[in-house]
Amino acid sequence: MGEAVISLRGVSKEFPGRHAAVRAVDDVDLDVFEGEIFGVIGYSGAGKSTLVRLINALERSTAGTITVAGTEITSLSERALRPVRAGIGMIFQQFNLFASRTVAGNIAYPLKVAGVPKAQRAARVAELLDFVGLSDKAKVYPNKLSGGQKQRVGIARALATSPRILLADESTSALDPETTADVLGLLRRVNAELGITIVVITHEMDVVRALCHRIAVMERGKVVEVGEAYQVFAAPKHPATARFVGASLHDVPTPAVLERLRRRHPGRLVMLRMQSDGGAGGYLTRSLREHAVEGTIIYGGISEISERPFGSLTLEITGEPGAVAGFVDHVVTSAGATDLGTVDAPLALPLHAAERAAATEDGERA
Ligand SMILES: Nc1ncnc2c1ncn2[C@@H]1O[C@H](COP(=O)(O)OP(=O)(O)OP(=O)(O)O)[C@@H](O)[C@H]1O
Repeated sequence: MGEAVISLRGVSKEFPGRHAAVRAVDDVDLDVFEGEIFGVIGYSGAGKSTLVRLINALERSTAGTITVAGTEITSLSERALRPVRAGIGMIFQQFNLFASRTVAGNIAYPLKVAGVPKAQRAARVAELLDFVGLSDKAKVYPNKLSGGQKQRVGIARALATSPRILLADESTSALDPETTADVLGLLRRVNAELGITIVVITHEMDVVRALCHRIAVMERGKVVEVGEAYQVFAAPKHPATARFVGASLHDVPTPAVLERLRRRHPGRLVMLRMQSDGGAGGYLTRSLREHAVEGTIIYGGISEISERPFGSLTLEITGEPGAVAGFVDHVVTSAGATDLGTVDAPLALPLHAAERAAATEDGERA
């Protein structure tokens, strides 16, 4: 991993509220490393946008220090911030293109502001149009473009001044799934081919799945969990993370579903976590055979993060009672499985699984 290109220490941002101040970002410590794609996730109002706006000083912090590419920016004047901002590109959910300028004009704009001579501007614009695959749209106005094409222009414009960092605030939230995949593919190229560090804000699991190396989970202004995307999602430590995973994966039965499953399946129920090495299948088959019990999958969900499977399966285990107890003991101790008991002796979901199920319930209600 490279060195930290963005560092936050004890950073807070308060906005004056009608009654009391709103602390949108609350005492955050964070490092984003050179060359990574870093995700900031959390529900609406968690403080994600404010956090990212602090990084390019669109908002000024009320406490703490922020270092971007080696420069401590919190005490800089607007004038001194200019070169720092030139090293940070930004793209937005609503694209924020100038309707009155052509595609080429939009991309050239930051170069014009930076005082780049006209001939050089034209050459750079052509290069960027080629990179984002829109060479044939140079003279077109944004209102003639699809959402995905608009975001490509947004990306080209953000890259015009060759920044080291790209900030993407919900950059695919206004796009359909296919176009999203397209734009995410382009962002991956920006990272891999140009070596640009990317910070993405998102509430969408698909974006994290397709893009992020590491993530920070935010709740009420605080970063409550940070780490490698797979580690954080496969074994969430904070309820906010568990809810986020549950809302997209729907792998843990809600209490109502569990109740129905219990009535329909009188055997012992056990929930198995998918292992990061993808070995759950083999492990499960072997353990069932060794204990001479039968297992039927009755609920679950498996997906991928960073190309590794994660999720959980709920099984009904049947067989001779001693053998069933032996099997359940074995998977609980050696694989972190959850014993859910039987219809007559039910056992509750552990806290993080219950949070995951609750998010599924919210999703169903929404
Ligand atoms: N300019 C502002 N003035 C007052 N309060 C603000 C301002 N900007 C943000 N807030 C408040 O700060 C908190 C965090 O908002 P922020 O937009 O950073 O969250 P978010 O996680 O990005 O949410 P969303 O995804 O809905 O944009 C919210 O309570 C919001 O109302």
